[in-house]
Amino acid sequence: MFDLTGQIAFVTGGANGIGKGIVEALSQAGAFVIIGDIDEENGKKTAEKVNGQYVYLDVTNQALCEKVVNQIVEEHGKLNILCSNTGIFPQVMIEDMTESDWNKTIDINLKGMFFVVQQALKVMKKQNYGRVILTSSVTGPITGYPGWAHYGASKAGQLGFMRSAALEYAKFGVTVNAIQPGNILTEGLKAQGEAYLEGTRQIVPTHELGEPIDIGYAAVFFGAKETKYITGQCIVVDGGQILPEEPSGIL
Ligand SMILES: NC(=O)c1ccc[n+]([C@@H]2O[C@H](COP(=O)([O-])OP(=O)(O)OC[C@H]3O[C@@H](n4cnc5c(N)ncnc54)[C@H](O)[C@@H]3O)[C@@H](O)[C@H]2O)c1
Ligand SMILES: CC(=O)[C@H](C)O
Repeated sequence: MFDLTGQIAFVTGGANGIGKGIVEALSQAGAFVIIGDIDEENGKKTAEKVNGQYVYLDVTNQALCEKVVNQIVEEHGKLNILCSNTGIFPQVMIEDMTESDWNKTIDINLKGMFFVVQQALKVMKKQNYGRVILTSSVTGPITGYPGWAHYGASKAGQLGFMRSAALEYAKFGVTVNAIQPGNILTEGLKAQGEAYLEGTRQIVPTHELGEPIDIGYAAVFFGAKETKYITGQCIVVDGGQILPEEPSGIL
């Protein structure tokens, strides 16, 4: 049903992890996918795998975000789908958190998202068509976790941005939505350590961590032309992690 043939999609942080899952799902659905990432080696590998394209992008560099989005439009004539997915989630407790810890997470996750999305929205407004999809999280908007105060703030901030953006661009045929992943097995998640991963398997009702492609399929849904009447909304993709009212609810 959701055929993205002929669509040009740009995925930030698409070299690895969830971004790679999004790239693969969009490509399976027929889109031509461009990956923007600081990881050149894996960015090129992922692009090759899907017959897509890699471009160097550091989302904290505003001028580069503008240049890259404009280059995509010059080369491909349009930009239909933007998946703003780049993010980091280092853990540091509030008492130990430095200004530099705070700034780094906010700069990549929130300001970097703004830099890329702003450029894409300008293009999509002119086209009178576009799909913007943010990778937020359950952490921040719904749940919390010790060490992720700055991260949770960045992910909740993305949703605040999304709701105003959805309103500003609704009359131009542009939707702005977000995916809220739970625990998805990526290099970033593995870096939290085996105890975290095992503890999480126990509290997720499916008793499995998610796969990057699980997030990719949600991106295909929001990226499709058929979902034009959904904007400013979120989909939680977490294997039911946030559902139980108390531990005995996990069977
Ligand atoms: N893995 C999870 O369980 C989980 C859960 C909820 C939300 N998320 C969100 O999903 C997104 C991806 O997470 P992941 O687990 O795949 O992480 P990951 O670390 O596996 O991959 C992140 C990607 O972003 C790239 N990147 C980092 N800094 C960049 C920058 N400044 N500019 C451009 N690219 C940059 C990295 O090179 C990498 O390819 C993040 O926004 C994260 O917050 C992840
Ligand atoms: C990294 C993150 O967002 C958690 C797993 O929800």
